[in-house]
Amino acid sequence: MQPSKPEYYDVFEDFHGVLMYKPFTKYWDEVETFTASLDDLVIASYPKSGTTWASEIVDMIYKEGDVEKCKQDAIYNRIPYLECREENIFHGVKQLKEMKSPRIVKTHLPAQLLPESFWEKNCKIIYVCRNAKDVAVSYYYFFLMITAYPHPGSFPEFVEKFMQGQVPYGSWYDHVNSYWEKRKNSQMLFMFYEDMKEDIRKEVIKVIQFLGRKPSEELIDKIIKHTSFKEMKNNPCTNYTTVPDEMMDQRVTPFMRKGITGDWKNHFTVAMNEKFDMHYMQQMKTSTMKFRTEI
Ligand SMILES: Nc1ncnc2c1ncn2[C@@H]1O[C@H](COP(=O)(O)O)[C@@H](OP(=O)(O)O)[C@H]1O
Ligand SMILES: C[C@]12CC[C@@H]3c4ccc(OS(=O)(=O)O)cc4CC[C@H]3[C@@H]1CCC2=O
Repeated sequence: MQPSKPEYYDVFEDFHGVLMYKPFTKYWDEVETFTASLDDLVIASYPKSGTTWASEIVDMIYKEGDVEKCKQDAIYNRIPYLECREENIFHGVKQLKEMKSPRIVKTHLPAQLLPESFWEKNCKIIYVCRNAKDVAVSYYYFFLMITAYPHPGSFPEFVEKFMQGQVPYGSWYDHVNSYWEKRKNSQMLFMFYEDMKEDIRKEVIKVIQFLGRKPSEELIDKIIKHTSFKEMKNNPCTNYTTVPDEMMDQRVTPFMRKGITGDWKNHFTVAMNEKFDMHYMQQMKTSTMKFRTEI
């Protein structure tokens, strides 16, 4: 039998203007005072933007294309999720403190909530982003699967919440812009999911160069093969099947769901799309960030 879902605002709270999952803010001082190392690499994103894909690419680069090394542990142990805290499986801060340098840090925190130390030390940051419509679709299915998350309602109801920033990590619009505004005075690489779908070779080369390494053909080929959607979907170290069903119920929907651009067209009605576009224009009117909703 499926465990019952909690009420929405029993598990989420407004935290400095950003909706957050309550257990993640309970020991906030540990996150806020986290000490970064000069060689930490941060992979930041709004949830469901292609974080896991980009993370596996980066880990392959760090491990010089050694697939076996990447298959030694689940992605959430190789690349700890900074603010995540639940049971004994996830404790991002503890995992990172126990880890040898150079560390790769995953976070979904918006720029203003990222621990100050990462900015002070001018750590390299890869920000992964994806168009808002596909993120909303992917996030809806994710909600259904995370047992501790409340039921998101119907898809149109969820999209309303998404537009109002009433989902964990708050407004997508604010999130993407929070990092975009920092791009000139920090070491940042922006990766767009749509670009990765369109030309993964080009994007992998960009990441290798950003990390100050040499892009050999052999390394690039290995990365592309190992991080294809099919490979990652079948790999227990990337597909989250090692997380118990009691936390992430992949019988409801798999973590590696479709892996495409444009699935929003199968979910948005014409009326929803028009409303979303109007709201989008309003929210992004001062931003120079441009997203593609199809490729
Ligand atoms: N190798 C890959 N290629 C393409 N998409 C991938 C991928 N690995 C993960 N994804 C997709 O990225 C989304 C999850 O993002 P995140 O890692 O940030 O949670 C999911 O999107 P869908 O739900 O649209 O399929 C997932 O299927
Ligand atoms: C801790 C948690 C299980 C893990 C959930 C989680 C996993 C991966 C994430 O990254 S991404 O959005 O897919 O890129 C984000 C999350 C956030 C929620 C986490 C769950 C809360 C309750 C639970 O058991």
